[in-house]
Amino acid sequence: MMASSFSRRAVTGVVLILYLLGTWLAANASLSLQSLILVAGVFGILAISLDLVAGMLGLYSLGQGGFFGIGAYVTAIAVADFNVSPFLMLPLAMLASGLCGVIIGAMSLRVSGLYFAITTFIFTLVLTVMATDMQITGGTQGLLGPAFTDFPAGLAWLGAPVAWCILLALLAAVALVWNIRRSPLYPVLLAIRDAEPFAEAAGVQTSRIKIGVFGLSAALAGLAGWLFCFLGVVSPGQFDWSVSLNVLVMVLVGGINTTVGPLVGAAFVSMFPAVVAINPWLEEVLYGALSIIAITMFPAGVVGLIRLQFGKPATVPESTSVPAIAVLARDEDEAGLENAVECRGIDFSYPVGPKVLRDVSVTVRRGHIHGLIGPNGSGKSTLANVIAGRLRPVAGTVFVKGKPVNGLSPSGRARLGLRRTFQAAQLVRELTTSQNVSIGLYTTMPGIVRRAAVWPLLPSGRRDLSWMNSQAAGALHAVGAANWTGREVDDVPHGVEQLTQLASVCVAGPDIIILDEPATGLSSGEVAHLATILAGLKAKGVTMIIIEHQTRFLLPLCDQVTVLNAGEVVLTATADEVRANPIVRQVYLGE
Ligand SMILES: Nc1ncnc2c1ncn2[C@@H]1O[C@H](COP(=O)(O)OP(=O)(O)OP(=O)(O)O)[C@@H](O)[C@H]1O
Repeated sequence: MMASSFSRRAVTGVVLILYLLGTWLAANASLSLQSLILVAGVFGILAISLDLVAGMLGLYSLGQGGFFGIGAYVTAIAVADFNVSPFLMLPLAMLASGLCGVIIGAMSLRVSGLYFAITTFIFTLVLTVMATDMQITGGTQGLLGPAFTDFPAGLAWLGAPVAWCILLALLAAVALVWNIRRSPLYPVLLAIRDAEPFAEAAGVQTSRIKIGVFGLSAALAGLAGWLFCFLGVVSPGQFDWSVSLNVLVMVLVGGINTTVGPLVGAAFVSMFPAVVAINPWLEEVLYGALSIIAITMFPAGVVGLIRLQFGKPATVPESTSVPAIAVLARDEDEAGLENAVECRGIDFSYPVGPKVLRDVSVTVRRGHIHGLIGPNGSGKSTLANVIAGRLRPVAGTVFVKGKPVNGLSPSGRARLGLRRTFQAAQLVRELTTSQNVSIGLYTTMPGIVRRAAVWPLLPSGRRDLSWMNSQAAGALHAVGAANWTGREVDDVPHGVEQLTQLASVCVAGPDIIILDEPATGLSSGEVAHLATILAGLKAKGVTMIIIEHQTRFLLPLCDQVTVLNAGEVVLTATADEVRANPIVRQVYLGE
């Protein structure tokens, strides 16, 4: 372990030395070669800024050209018209772009996919029109960017200072995303991208994180703009919508959601015309054809292709110690609390269709296992979603631990100690089972977002990550999925997905768990093991609401059972009373 960490540090050291040597060579290269490298470096930062949101959050922003332009114009105008120091403009340019990112993000993140792309595209379009028409921006002619300060005479051997500035900024941007990828925030971001309900149910405030990361991405684009203005003229054509599209091509060609991919893509796109050096029309055709071939034939990009050749990426190191699953200590003022969850007079209907829940009242006693059964379509999952906060009732109130929670989001309810699993497992398929389970620890680990940018550099970060890995391994062990700890979810059977969901819930030590059809896809042996796990959780005082069609598995576990039919409560009683009830036998058991 120590040897491997030493060799990792040695490799990082060698790479850093080679990078600095490369920077020195670039800073002393001929002007034409240097400008080629520096433009590629600036676009590398821009591509990284896009990959941060597109790769990790699935938000395909076409606003990067606009944020890039804001960084460049703000700097060029402040230096030329107001005589501000260009270096003071570095944080200001990043702040200006970042703030615009936060505003655009807060406005447009309500929509996703195509609508998000179009909104950010329009933002870039409007900025380009403004830059073209306004006097202060120099119209179509643009503005001459400021000159970069020279090194003192004694340091002249270092070469062009602007080259050092751009290439060190690129290194910092790479380090930022590298660190984020090695922090516990990374699985959380992928969960927001691929399984948002899962992330919310783990207590993640997904909208805030999306807006924050989008703001960071915009600030990075602003940094690229600040650097770009030292390379010559700042004019509207350099920041228009085609720039945003080209940056997307860079990310896709190089490899989306990879650290090095955006750099490879940026080098390819920005150096292509100079390297090919043919008639411009042919060059455009060739560039377009190559890009289309690369994106369609190798959707994972150049880096993805290399990974395929040389094996899968490294998975999270497994822990050798297997701790028991923690259960949250109960608050003293909860000691007298009788009911864990209470639904009073809940009505619910989806935007289209009739009422799905009608005047549903259910009380779940603290420490009980409460079964929820009923025929298909009777409203069980809908009720689970209402309790967990994914759906808002049109009438009635939900209480969790005695508190009315109608206004509380799923993540807010998770923070109250209410966790849940989903009927169709919500997991990040490209991550390992243990990485998925560690997402469940989000609320128990302080500062995941704040520390992410420097996580691997912090001794506390390394310690916390190893603790999280060992907790995740322990939870997988406890649910009987220890053999699948390091496997990607894509490679595990459906039953193990169910167990992974359960582990991600248990790992947080919840007070209340809602399980939506947890036995689906499990073998009979696994179902028996599941019953033991649930009985064990109950013995620790955890309250559970279990939706399940396999009554032979469910009823022996339950203290109380509620039977739903066509959105109405038929009966709430003990398992024996439910079994004996003639109406239940008729509506549910079909007798
Ligand atoms: N997103 C939706 N939009 C519109 N109607 C929906 C939606 N989800 C569920 N329904 C409808 O609401 C009703 C209750 O569905 P729900 O999934 O809650 O039932 P269920 O008891 O959990 O069923 P099952 O046991 O099959 O999972 C059904 O008629 C279903 O078609």
